[in-house]
Amino acid sequence: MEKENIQPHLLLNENVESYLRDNYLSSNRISAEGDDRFEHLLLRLGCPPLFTTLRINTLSHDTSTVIASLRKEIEKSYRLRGLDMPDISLHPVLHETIVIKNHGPVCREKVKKEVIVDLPCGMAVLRGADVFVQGILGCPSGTRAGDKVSVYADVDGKCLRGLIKAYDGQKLFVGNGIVQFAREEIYCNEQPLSGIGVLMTESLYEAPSLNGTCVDMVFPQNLPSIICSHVLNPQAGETILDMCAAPGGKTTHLAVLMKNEGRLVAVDKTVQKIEKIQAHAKEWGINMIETYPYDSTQMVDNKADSFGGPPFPIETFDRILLDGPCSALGQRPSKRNKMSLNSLKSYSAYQRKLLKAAVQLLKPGGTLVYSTCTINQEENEKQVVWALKTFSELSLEPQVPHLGQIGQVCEGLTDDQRQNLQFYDPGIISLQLSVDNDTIGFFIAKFKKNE
Ligand SMILES: C[S@@+](CC[C@H](N)C(=O)[O-])C[C@H]1O[C@@H](n2cnc3c(N)ncnc32)[C@H](O)[C@@H]1O
Repeated sequence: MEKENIQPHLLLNENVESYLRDNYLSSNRISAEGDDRFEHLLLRLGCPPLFTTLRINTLSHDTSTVIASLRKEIEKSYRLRGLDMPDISLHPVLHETIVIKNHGPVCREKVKKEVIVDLPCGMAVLRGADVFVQGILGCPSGTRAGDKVSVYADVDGKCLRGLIKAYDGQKLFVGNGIVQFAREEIYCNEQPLSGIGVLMTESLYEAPSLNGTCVDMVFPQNLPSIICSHVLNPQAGETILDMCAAPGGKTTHLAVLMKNEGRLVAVDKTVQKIEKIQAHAKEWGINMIETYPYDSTQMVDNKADSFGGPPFPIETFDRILLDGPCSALGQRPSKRNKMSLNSLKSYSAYQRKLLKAAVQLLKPGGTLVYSTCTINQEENEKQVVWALKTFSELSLEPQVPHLGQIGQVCEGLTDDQRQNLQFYDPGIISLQLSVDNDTIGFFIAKFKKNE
């Protein structure tokens, strides 16, 4: 039986879905009966945003040169796929941000030969990527380089690598492409291949794939993440802490905003991820970032030297970014999330430990930005209510730029306080989807520590 999913909405565990639905509807002041706003949200989460945003390295490149180089690269790749050039423009407010308008879903005729890829790979394809060899799970026998195939994402994660026959689990069609290697080469254990395994010529969504080009010039970053670093507003010469920094997308942006001058401390618990921050900084010619593998919940020690690595004494930093671990339920596209309700509920306590350390490490008069990429109110507005109640020295600050919606309705938050919060809600019903509202789900709060 064909189990391909036609509706590309996000699938969640039943109790997680009903928990999130209740919260989402009550925070939007919607009665649960007969309302399909939450279903709309799940549908939007299952699809990619229709805009690709790329942040320019304005530290070492001139914007017009970058746009010209990018156009050339995209033209090359689009011509190879027989596509018309997309609209490429600068964001009207964020002048270091290139916006590319994508298309989709495009109606594609499926072919008989099927390649099954893992779910993360399938989701990347929906945002414009090609299929890398490591993502290939199933590929029919006799497949040769140059064969046209239909590519499907393995929704349940049950397809074994090397599968030769047709996959009978749930799968999602993500487009057609041309295989770059013979089957035997793809699964050869002696000399594992790397690079593109299927060049996507007819993706379900037409979006640019840079495949390692222009990496010193642009960084693909979701719009709310770009906004987040602007909201912190770091200044050259200041002492800034990025508490949960890897892979470093926001860290490098903070460095650019600081003009590579001052002290920027980037901490992450995972050693391997720290290397990613360093590699990205090197590519961009940034040398001001100090990176440390460390548990940021344990980062306060009054006997420590504020000029060394972590831990740090209280009141060391002018500004702190806490873009910490979260349930990531705002990520798009996302087809299946197997998170349990207990696991979903565990984030809040952990984030509070990080928030506590952040408040202690901030100088009086300093700024703290707290952000998540989730639509779960427990990790967003409710954390703000908790922080304001627990730390009397904190107050909410207006955010610039403010291109998202205001904070959702939440017990303990006044309407004025909600105005100071920024929530990117993929479930928004809008007459016109734009780069500012067709985004991943994201939440930003900006606090000041009063003197
Ligand atoms: C949402 S990601 C951060 C993304 C990053 N800010 C960026 O823009 O590229 C959250 C990060 O928090 C890190 N993390 C989780 N617990 C941590 C802790 N106790 N201390 C430091 N980092 C932690 C994870 O390793 C992960 O890299």
